[in-house]
Formats: sequence, C-alpha cells, structure tokens
Amino acid sequence: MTAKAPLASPDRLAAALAHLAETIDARALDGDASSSWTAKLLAKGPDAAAAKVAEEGGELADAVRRESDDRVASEAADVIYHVFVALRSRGVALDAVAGALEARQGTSGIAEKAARPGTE
Ligand SMILES: N=c1c2ncn([C@@H]3O[C@H](COP(=O)(O)OP(=O)(O)OP(=O)(O)O)[C@@H](O)[C@H]3O)c2ncn1[C@@H]1O[C@H](COP(=O)(O)O)[C@@H](O)[C@H]1O
Repeated sequence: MTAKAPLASPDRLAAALAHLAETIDARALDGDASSSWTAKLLAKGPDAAAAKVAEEGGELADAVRRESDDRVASEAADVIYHVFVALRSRGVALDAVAGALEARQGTSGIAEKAARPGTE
C-alpha cells in the first residue's frame, strides 16, 4: 500500500459534493437537455445512467491500474458525478446514501462479512 497524503480538507470535498448534488437537483427540475448533459442523461432514464456508471467505473479502474494520479482523480470525479446522476434518476435520496454510510461507521468490513447469514 502506498503512503500518500490522507484527505487533507474534508470540508472542501463536502462542499464540492454538496454543490454538485444541488446542481444535479436543479437540472432535474428545470434543466434543458440541449444545453445540459445532466438533463440529457436524466431524460434517458435510469438504464442510461446505469450504463454511464458502469462505463465510468471501468475507466476509473483502468486509471487506478496504470494511469497518473491526475487521471485517477479525474476519473473518480466522473464516477462520483455519474453516481449522483444515477441516484437522481432513480429518485434515491442522497440522505439514504448518507444513512447507509453512517450505519457502517465503526464496523469492520471483515466483521460485517463474517456476520452475514450462511458465512462460516
Ligand atoms: N461533473 C460533471 C461531469 N463530469 C462528467 N461530465 C460529462 O459527462 C459526459 C460523459 O463523459 P465522458 O468522459 O464519458 O465523455 P464522452 O466519452 O465524450 O461521452 P460518451 O460519448 O462516451 O457518452 C461528458 O459530456 C462530460 O462533460 C459532467 N457533466 C457535468 N458535471 C457537473 O454538472 C454540472 C452541470 O452540468 P450540465 O448539466 O451539463 O449543465 C457541471 O457544471 C459540473 O459541475
């Protein structure tokens, strides 16, 4: 595992994510598909949003494997944007995602997996 800097400014990331979520919400309400990628994607529905999540996820994986740090950050931003659009297209509130993350806080992934029914 490489020893890179941890998240140095969580407030900056939180602010960027909140701004992105608000922009996507605004586009969902009155975006114009001829001038807004978000509105165009939302108009196509959840299947199109899902396809972009899968495509961008693959591009991020490729970047993690063999591209520069800048490319990894850029592809991660693409994934986050398209995940937000996909959630909006399904009408799944970001609060629900926050709740899922909060529920996992303090529980090791290894402990969670071991506690699943049928896991020995
Ligand atoms: N963060 C993003 C963002 N990330 C990626 N994209 C767009 O997502 C599209 C698909 O990205 P790709 O890299 O797959 O582009 P591509 O390979 O040419 O696309 P394909 O031909 O493969 O479909 C491109 O048009 C990108 O510009 C984004 N579009 C918008 N945002 C944010 O959403 C805001 C509102 O954007 P509009 O809705 O377009 O006004 C923007 O100000 C940004 O903050």
